[in-house]
Amino acid sequence: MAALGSLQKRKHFERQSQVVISEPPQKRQKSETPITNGRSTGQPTQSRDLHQNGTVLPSRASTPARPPSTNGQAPTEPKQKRSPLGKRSAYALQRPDDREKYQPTSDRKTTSMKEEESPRKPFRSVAEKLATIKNEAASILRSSNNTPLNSFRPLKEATPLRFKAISSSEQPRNAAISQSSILSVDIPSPQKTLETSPKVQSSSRFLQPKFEIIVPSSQELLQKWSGPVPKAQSTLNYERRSMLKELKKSPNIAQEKPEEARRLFGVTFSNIFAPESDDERMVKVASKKARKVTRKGIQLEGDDLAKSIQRLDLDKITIHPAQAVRAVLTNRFNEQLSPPITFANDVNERRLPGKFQFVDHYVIREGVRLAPTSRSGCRCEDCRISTCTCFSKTIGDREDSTARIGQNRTYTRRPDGLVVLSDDYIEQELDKTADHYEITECNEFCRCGNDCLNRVVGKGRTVPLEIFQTDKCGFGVRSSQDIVRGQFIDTYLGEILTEAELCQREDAGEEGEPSYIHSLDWFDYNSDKNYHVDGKNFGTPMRFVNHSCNPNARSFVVQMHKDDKKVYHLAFFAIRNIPAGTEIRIDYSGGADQDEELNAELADGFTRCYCGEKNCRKRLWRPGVKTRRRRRKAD
Ligand SMILES: C[S@@+](CC[C@H](N)C(=O)[O-])C[C@H]1O[C@@H](n2cnc3c(N)ncnc32)[C@H](O)[C@@H]1O
Repeated sequence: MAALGSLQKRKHFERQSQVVISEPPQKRQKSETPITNGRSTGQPTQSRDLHQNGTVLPSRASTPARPPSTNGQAPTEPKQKRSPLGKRSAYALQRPDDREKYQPTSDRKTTSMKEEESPRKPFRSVAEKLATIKNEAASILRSSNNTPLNSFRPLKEATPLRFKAISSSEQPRNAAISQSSILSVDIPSPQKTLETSPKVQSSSRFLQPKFEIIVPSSQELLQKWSGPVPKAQSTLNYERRSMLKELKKSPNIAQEKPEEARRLFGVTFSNIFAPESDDERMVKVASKKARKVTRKGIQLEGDDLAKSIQRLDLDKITIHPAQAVRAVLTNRFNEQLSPPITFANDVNERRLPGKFQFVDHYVIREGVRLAPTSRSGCRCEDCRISTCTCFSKTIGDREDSTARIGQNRTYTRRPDGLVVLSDDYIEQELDKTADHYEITECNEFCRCGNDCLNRVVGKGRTVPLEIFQTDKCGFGVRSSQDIVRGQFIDTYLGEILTEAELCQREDAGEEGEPSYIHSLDWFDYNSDKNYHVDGKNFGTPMRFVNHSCNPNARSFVVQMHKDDKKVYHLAFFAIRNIPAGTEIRIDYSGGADQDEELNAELADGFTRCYCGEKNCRKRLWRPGVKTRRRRRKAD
């Protein structure tokens, strides 16, 4: 049985040792030297001398490489003497001992040098070209005698050849390659493979790698394939998942493998992340000198990227997970530094919640539908309240719009050039008995320019903000600059949720825990189809704004387009001058129930207010009510 086994094995090796040269069909028709089964009928070739591991088996003694035919005819190959060993000889000659015997190193060098020195003449036929290619291949393989399989490199550009070690189990990769002339050399000996290629050794002992010498049909093809072989989508997905797993263990991977990250996710995380680890940053932030740090230096409490990714709840996100991860990574360290956001805690060791991400846009959650944006805008060169259609939209759908047009001016330009909310507009909005109006700003389809008076929120935040630890109310927000009455501070952003999702989250949350919900109920206060903004995990510095019964800021409803009555901006403006360093606070009730139960006894379940103002109502909201609702008109 053992003998039979070895015989079968040998036969198998003999079959494998055949040299296969294939060409595209059209080329083959033209070829004057059809090549079959590794044996050219009229063309001298050394291809049969190629060994799978990069060695060239010498034609008996040191036969020099035959120069290519110059007369356009394939020269006739002198009839080879059949080896006395028959078929077995092919295998026998491939044993290392034989190889050494038949091809001393010095011989190989000589042959190689001779080939290099011989001038190349233009090819006259495909056959001649193939012959030259094969000679070159033989030469290269010979010079790479001891090179492991997986260390072959593409030839220089001038040589229209490329070597690639592939597994014989690989399928032809694509049509482009199959149209090229391919010279394949099967590897007969798994043993040899194991010796020369650790990679192959580790994968499978039945793997039978072979060489393909690819003769590209054009330079373009050569260029296309000079890079790494494109990977299948499934492979990419697998690699992406692996990298995400690695990221879960350590976000530092993102910096350590920037190229890998770019290849898999299209982004180099090292551009986004500070190169130091969270731990290193924590040490820096903890040092006294670094008490006040820029956003880059803010240590995110306890959390790491892994948890951020887990929190993504990938099933519920409608975009591709890779995109979602990318968005989180980008937004987590979003450079909202201009004007800067800083963090300070001189009270205790509390740090920003690690789950929180700064964003500059709403995060739309499942079930939320955005109205399509119309492409309409005003036609003014210089927007004026009496003529601009955007301005008039602010009040245009009200019955008494004409009467109010004068007093309902929203923005005004101060002598110093700063555009602020007009006193009239602020007073009107603070008046509980008056009608309240949203602001409609000019948008990207308006003809007016960036200097337009009616563009404030659309231009973004202009004041620096600092998140800091208050004495009694957790973190709060302040600015290092004076803020004047009517000045825009920032918007409130976060995840937009449906009512159902909000209920789920509130049920899952614990009674008494901080609330970060802002309802978008401006246009229909009583509807149960309104959306809500949850700023808990995603948001702006306004997420940290505390309540005061005597507020110095307030949120106003701002739209850039009139189309969406369910999703709009919640923009915070100063309603009083706020000196630098003073905490910015709003009234969570929107002023609707300011007079209710003033100084009332703190009932069970009421969330206690610690604003410390003289007129403090002693409570933030009723039991079970966590949502800050902003009524259009006081009921
Ligand atoms: C939108 S958050 C404000 C940021 C919060 N201080 C923090 O550290 O994340 C709202 C929560 O802050 C707290 N808070 C805000 N204003 C308060 C006040 N005047 N008195 C007591 N707690 C207040 C309450 O826990 C409330 O649920």
